[in-house]
Amino acid sequence: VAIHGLSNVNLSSLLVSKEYVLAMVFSLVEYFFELLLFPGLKEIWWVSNLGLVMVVVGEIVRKLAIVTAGRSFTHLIRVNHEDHHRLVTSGVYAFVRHPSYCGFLIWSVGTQLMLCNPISTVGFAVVVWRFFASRIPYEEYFLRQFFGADYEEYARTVPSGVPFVM
Ligand SMILES: C[S@@+](CC[C@H](N)C(=O)[O-])C[C@H]1O[C@@H](n2cnc3c(N)ncnc32)[C@H](O)[C@@H]1O
Repeated sequence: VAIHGLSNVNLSSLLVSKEYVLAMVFSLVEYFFELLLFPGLKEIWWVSNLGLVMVVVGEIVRKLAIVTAGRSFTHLIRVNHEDHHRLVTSGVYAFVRHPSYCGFLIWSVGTQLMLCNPISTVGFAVVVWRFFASRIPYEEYFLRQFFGADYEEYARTVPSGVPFVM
């Protein structure tokens, strides 16, 4: 996003919150705790490899979304329409309406599978899903205001990309 230059990228774009740091710390504590008490759990290679595949796939999907949307992609949800903001429906956006969220969900659960962290795998899936399940209706409220019938039609024919979120 910083490369295409004209977007507003600042520290808040990183979206690093207290909750985010807490999740990372919890994940590390779980990893070392289980490594000490149940070392065999950390050697289930196929779970770890599945996690690695998810990390790579999730990262690719998210980056494709960012590159495809170009200047229409902002880290903070736009609440005012700007002239250069175009509705993007091509590339990965032709398959799902929220490819960067879909990619992030896959990536985040993948990181915990890679570490063979059972508690954090479920925890990350639930927390990240809940975050996007509440963010998507808010984001789409503004997209409907900006693009009207075009967005209605797009939303009617293309799934959100986040499970159980219409
Ligand atoms: C963090 S980006 C996420 C984009 C999208 N939700 C995704 O997961 O790929 C949020 C910004 O993208 C814009 N946006 C989301 N979907 C869009 C689309 N199909 N076309 C243009 N802008 C979009 C929103 O207005 C918002 O400011």
